[in-house]
Parts: sequence; C-alpha cells; structure tokens
Amino acid sequence: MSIPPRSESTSARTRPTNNATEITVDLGQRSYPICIESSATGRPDESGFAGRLRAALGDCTHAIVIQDAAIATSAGQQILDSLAGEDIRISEIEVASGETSKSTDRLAELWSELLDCGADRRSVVIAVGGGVIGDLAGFAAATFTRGLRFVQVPTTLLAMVDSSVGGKTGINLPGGKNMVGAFWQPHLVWIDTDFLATLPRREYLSGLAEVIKYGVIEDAPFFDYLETNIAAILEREPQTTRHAISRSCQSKARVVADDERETTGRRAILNYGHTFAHAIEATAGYGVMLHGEAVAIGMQMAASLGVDLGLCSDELLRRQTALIQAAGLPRSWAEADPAKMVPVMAHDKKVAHGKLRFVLPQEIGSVGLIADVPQEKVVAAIRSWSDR
Ligand SMILES: NC(=O)c1ccc[n+]([C@@H]2O[C@H](COP(=O)([O-])OP(=O)(O)OC[C@H]3O[C@@H](n4cnc5c(N)ncnc54)[C@H](O)[C@@H]3O)[C@@H](O)[C@H]2O)c1
Ligand SMILES: O=C(O)C(=O)C[C@@H](O)[C@H](O)[C@H](O)COP(=O)(O)O
Ligand SMILES: [Zn+2]
Repeated sequence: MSIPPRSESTSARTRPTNNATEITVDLGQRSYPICIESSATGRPDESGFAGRLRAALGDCTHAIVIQDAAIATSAGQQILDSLAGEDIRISEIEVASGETSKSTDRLAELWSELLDCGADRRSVVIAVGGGVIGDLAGFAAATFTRGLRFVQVPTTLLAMVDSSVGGKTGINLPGGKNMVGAFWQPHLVWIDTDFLATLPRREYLSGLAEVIKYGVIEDAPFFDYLETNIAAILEREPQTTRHAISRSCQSKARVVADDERETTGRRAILNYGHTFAHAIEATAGYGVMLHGEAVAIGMQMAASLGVDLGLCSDELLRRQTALIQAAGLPRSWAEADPAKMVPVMAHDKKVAHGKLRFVLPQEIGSVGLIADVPQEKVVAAIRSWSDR
C-alpha cells in the first residue's frame, strides 16, 4: 500500500515571536496551538502558561493537574504556581513515574480520583510529565464523563517532540503496547524548554530517537541538520535544541493534520520502527527498555528489512546507523528473540486483513507502508540487530 503524499493545504502553521515559536495543529474546530517557550511558565501576562490557558479554554473554573510524582516539586510546582493568581479551583493528582503506570489498574484509580475531586465537563485536565503521564491522563480525560478538556505540559524531550502532540492517548495491556486508548486532542500544548534542565541523560537520548525518526520519514533536510548538529544537541545547546524541538513538532503537526485518525495511511509513517519497538518493549517487560531506545533499535530493524527487500540503499542504513550511534542510542538488543517478538507483533494496530504492514524507508525523508513481507525476512531483520 502506498502512503498518500503530504497534503499542501494542511501544513502546520508556524509563528515565531521573540524567543518563542507557536505551531498550530490544523484540525478545523479542534485546532490547537503548540507553544514552544523558554522560562515563560510563570509570566503573569498573556504569554505565560495561565494566559495561554485562558486563551485556549475561555471559561475554566476547575483545573485538575495530573503530574508525574518525580517532578511534583519542579515543573509541576511551576505550573501550580502559575495558576495561583487565577480564579480557578485546583485539584492535584500524582502518578508514580514509569511505564508501568500506563495500566488498567492505575487508570481505574485515576477515574475514582477524578470523581472524588468533583471533575465535571467544565473542568480541564492538565497533564504535566512525560509521555506516560500524557497518554494516561489524556485517556482518563477522554473517557471520564465521556470527555474532559485536556492540556498537555510535556516535561521530557520525547513528550515535547512527539507524545504531547496529535491526540493519541492510551494504556498498555501485558500483551501489547497502547492496546486500549482513544484519539483525544488537547486544547493546548505548552512546551517550556527549561523543564529539560533536570531530565536525566538517558531519558533525553530516548527522546532523540523520535527526533531522528522525523528526518527519516519526511524531512530529509532536517536529517542533514541532525547529522551536522548532533554534538550541540547532545550538549543541550539552547538554540539548536529549540530548533530540533520545533522542527519535530512541525513534522508531527503536519502529519496529524493530514490524517488525524490514521485512516488514509499518512499518519502511519509516525510508526516507523514501532512494530519492532513495541514488541521489544513488551517482551523485555515494560520499563526495562525506554520507548525511544526501543524505537532506535526498531528503526534499525526496519531499515535492514528495507534493504533486504530492495526498497532502500545500504547507504540509508549506514547514515541512520551512524546518526543513532552519534546520538548515544542503542542500535541493537542482544536479547531480541524473534520467537517472542513475532507473536507480539501480530497485535500491531497497522495489521490489516490479518497481515502485518511495516513502515519501511525508501530514501532519507520518505517511507512506504508495505504488506506481504515474508516472515523469514522479518526474523532475519530482528536477528541482524540481536545476538540470536
Ligand atoms: N501518544 C503518543 O503519540 C506517543 C508518542 C511517543 C511515545 N508515547 C509514549 O510515551 C511514553 C514514553 O514517554 P517518556 O519518554 O516521556 O517517558 P516517561 O513519561 O516515563 O518519563 C521518563 C522519565 O523522566 C522523568 N521526568 C519527566 N520529566 C522530567 C524532568 N523535566 N526532569 C527530570 N525527570 C523527568 C519521569 O519521572 C520518568 O522517570 C511511552 O509510554 C510511549 O509509548 C506516546
Ligand atoms: O502519533 C503517532 O501516530 C505515532 O505513531 C507516534 C509514536 O511515536 C508513538 O509511539 C505512538 O504512541 C504509537 O502509537 P500506536 O498506535 O502504534 O500505539
Ligand atoms: Zn513512539
């Protein structure tokens, strides 16, 4: 199956002002801004978090801040402080860090906590944390009373460049990643790059895997930029890092605006490497391998599969491998076991008519959605980046 090309009419709109960038996710009446700022959360004027919240929601008298327990005294506190002068009742809910919180048990507790704090359809859920908090809180918002308004405040690089944008929310099942969820768009994405200052290096690198993904799937000049500037990004040099975040958000906003619910196939490109990655995460045990680490290895497996099928060149694989290595990400997983991974891959959400479909590279900046891949080639791709 071929992937529809980028639509010219639904490109993300970008408005840079001073040291801030605003990108619009164009979804008609459900359009929303991604505000990329630095040191701006507490500003008392309309450019601070509270001002942007007022502008995005209008009437809001109750905010429920659902935050990662590990950042409750830092980013979470900044968000709470920024709302202190507002005429808004605040409820706080903490969620333990880590992938295991994306579970049916934690979701059920969260529904009860929302009930207990008096959440109703005029409330807003504000998710403060990484992708785990955004996915979990977003799904709770989508389902409680059939829908609460929702705002994303990403505090990890991965959440800033990927999970906070686009409205995919959900939880894991033991047998598969993100198997239960909903498309539920936020009203606002607030990115304050200062939050990255406390992010551990391993988590920062994990986010870089999704950044590299955008270069491979639809932005070849950005891939070139990353090759040249990876050292500055690793040092978290402010301007370079901001550029990488904003370019990633532009890619994501463009793809989501083209195919919000992954119906035409265009949005499936964001799943590059993920058929393998999700099987790696599930078979390793959730939380053992970080999502971005699994995506890096999954992209390697996908590129090897592409080479094997004659879809792309060895040179593409060489460049991708070099960038992943330069970014300090793993390229292989010694324990990757096809016998365990292939059955998990059967639950991939891109399966159609009982057949797996893989997002595979054609050239840097372009991928295709490929069905009818012989299983022995899938096994060989897994083995080429494992010890088995
Ligand atoms: N919905 C989507 O479109 C989408 C896209 C990509 C990934 N995801 C999902 O996102 C999840 C991964 O997200 P993640 O990588 O952000 O992981 P995460 O949410 O687990 O956060 C990573 C770690 O960083 C800590 N942390 C967060 N912010 C911090 C900060 N500012 N300073 C210090 N520590 C901080 C957290 O406590 C946690 O231990 C996975 O479940 C993945 O499936 C979803
Ligand atoms: O937004 C998307 O679409 C993506 O596929 C982004 C991915 O990086 C992300 O990991 C997503 O959660 C995967 O979605 P899934 O539908 O394969 O579970
Ligand atoms: Zn991902």
